[in-house]
Amino acid sequence: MSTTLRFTKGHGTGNDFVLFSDPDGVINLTPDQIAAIADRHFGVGGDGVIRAVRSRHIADGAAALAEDDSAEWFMDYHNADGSVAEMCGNGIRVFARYLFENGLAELADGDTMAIGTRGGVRDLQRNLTGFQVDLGRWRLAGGEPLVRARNLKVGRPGLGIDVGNPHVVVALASDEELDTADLSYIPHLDPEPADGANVEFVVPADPMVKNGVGYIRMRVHERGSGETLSCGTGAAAAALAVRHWAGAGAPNQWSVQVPGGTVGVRMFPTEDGEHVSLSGPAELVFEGDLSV
Ligand SMILES: N[C@@H](CCC[C@H](N)C(=O)O)C(=O)O
Repeated sequence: MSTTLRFTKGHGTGNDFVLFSDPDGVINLTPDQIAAIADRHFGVGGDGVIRAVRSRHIADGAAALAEDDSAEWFMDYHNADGSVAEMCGNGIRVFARYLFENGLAELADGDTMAIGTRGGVRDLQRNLTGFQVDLGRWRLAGGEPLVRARNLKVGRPGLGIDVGNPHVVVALASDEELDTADLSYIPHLDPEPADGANVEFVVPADPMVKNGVGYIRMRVHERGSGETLSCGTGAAAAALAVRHWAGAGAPNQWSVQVPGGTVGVRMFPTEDGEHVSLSGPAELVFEGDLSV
């Protein structure tokens, strides 16, 4: 028997999502159903599908509530192929706007909202461009795999970075190389990380640093979704990698230009080590009903 699902389509710099709410955790879609919703020809279409569920009604929410008992809502994130992901930096801003616009949560200017994810609890605030999310403590992880994309003539060394989900960042030599890279195939990583990775290709602007802010361009091939117009956690990983390569004196504030727009990344010290935050727009574009 099919049921009707009310959904909202949203995006953050063109990274687009199908969102629906299931406060009591009673709608358990299969990976095939999620992939069908995300299908751009036969479904609504999106880079990911996001279920808004109360943390106390989803198994993974227990860890979120143990970390922060104010994390009432959990972002149950799935990639377009139906696979589960730990975190989504653009998705969580759109998720916050969705909760807010639908009266499911309140967020006054200056307030912080805690949201549960499989990558840990994330704190969000509203700002002038949309929302800012503290992605938490980042770490180098996954080593330096050799990355081969379809039309790059030689493999390039990547840098593994974990910001709640796994990334490998690769520097390309020029804007032309970035613009012409064929990301329609999954980049080959050697060694291949056990859980796969999102792969970011970056080029610094010339000059890279202006008025204490670093500027880079990025394209991404997302695990489970293919090439997307933006990836928030990927932008954070890309800025962290470029700062790492640039060495001492590199800025802690970055502007990352992606095919779908621009997001901001900031690194800042906290009591439990350095955190990285992401800011950018979060738009809701239409609603509809679909049968699942
Ligand atoms: N687009 C997201 C990341 C979504 C999850 C990713 N594909 C993964 O599998 O880790 C973002 O904005 O961060």
